[in-house]
Order: sequence, then C-alpha cells, then structure tokens
Amino acid sequence: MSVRIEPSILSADFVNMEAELQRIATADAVHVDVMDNHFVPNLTFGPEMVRRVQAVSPVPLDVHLMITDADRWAPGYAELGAFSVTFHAEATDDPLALAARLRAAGSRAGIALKPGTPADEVIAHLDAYDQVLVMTVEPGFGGQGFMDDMLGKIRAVRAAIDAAGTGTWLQVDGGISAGTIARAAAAGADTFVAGSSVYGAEDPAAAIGALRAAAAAA
Ligand SMILES: O=C(CO)[C@@H](O)[C@H](O)COP(=O)(O)O
Ligand SMILES: [Fe+2]
Repeated sequence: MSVRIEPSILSADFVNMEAELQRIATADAVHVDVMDNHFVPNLTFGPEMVRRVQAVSPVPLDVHLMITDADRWAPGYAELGAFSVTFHAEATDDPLALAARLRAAGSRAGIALKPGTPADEVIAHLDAYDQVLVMTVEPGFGGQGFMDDMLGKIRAVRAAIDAAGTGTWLQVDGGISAGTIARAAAAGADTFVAGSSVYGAEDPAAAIGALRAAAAAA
C-alpha cells in the first residue's frame, strides 16, 4: 500500500509561510486547515490565504475545511487549484452533491468524520469520495494526543474500501507521530497528516522520512 505524508501548516510559522512550505518539499502534499471559529473553536484563514499558499507551494494542497457552511465555500477551494478538498460530514446536508461539485470543479473530493460520527453513511457511498478522513483528535487544535479508540473506525473504513474496490484514500489527522503512525497504518490508513511532529522537529524533512518509513514498515 502506498503511503502519503502530508504535514499540516497549522503548526507552521504563519508569517513565514513561503519558507515554511519549502521545509516540507519532500512531502506528498501540504495539509491546509481552514477553521471558521464556528465549526471548531479556533480560527485560521480563508480562501485568499489558501490562494497564496497554492501559488508558492512546492507540493499539492490538501485542504481540510473545518467550517459550518461547507456548501457555500468548499467549491471555491477546488476552483483555486487545490488538489484535494475535504469537508466535514457534519457540516452539510447533502454530502454526495457537494462531493460531486468538488470533482466537477477539478479537485479530489474528501469527507471527514469527527470522532463521534459513525462511518456508516460514508461506507455506503464510497464511490462518491476520493478520500475519507477519520479524525483521530477532536478537530480544532494541533498538538493533541492520538485517539486509539478511533482504530476500530479506521479498520472498518479500510475493510469497506477494499470490499468496494474504489481505491479511496484513507486519511488520518491528529496526533500522528513516529510513535503512533504505525498503529494507524496497521489499521489501514494510507494518508497521514502530521502537524506538530513535523514542524516541531528540528529537521522537518527527516521527520517526514521517519514517518514514511514507520508507516511503510507497519
Ligand atoms: O485538523 C487538525 C486539527 O483540527 C489537524 O490537521 C492538526 O493540524 C493536526 O496537528 P497534530 O495533531 O499533528 O499536531
Ligand atoms: Fe486537519
């Protein structure tokens, strides 16, 4: 199974973003956390910042929208050139229609599940999604501990993807480090977001390499 490592710029220095992006040039994508202070109790940035990140990033953009009004805003991130746009299942009444709009706008379509949200609805419609994001922390902040009780959900989504044969990527986000990534990989995740463990390292490229090796060995 191929492994993708996607550092989160939530843990980067926001006023030196262009240089911070260069530090993770060996990653598969950069994970861009958009927070609106409504869906989560934290605030980051919106489309204009993401447009600038898109313009200077050496790697593709994986946008994670933690916003209430996903139907209104998500397609705009696809239109500005993001490789992948993930909205939360809890933030739209019509996830299938929104995923279709993202694909039509040229990006991969992702759906995210908060820890308390079951995977059943997503599992029933896997062909609609290019990526399923199983949150392994409560969304809102970097630097939290990995929730081992999400491993069962990861396993269930992995089994469903394999059974459906859709090739949907299974992403995990929250608390991913050299100490936890093997457990997530063994449960079936193939796409790993890591914020504090990459940007908190002295050498982010080495941290990316260590994460990649640990996931591949799991
Ligand atoms: O979406 C989120 C938090 O809500 C993440 O993408 C965090 O940025 C992950 O940070 P670490 O847990 O890896 O420090
Ligand atoms: Fe995220």
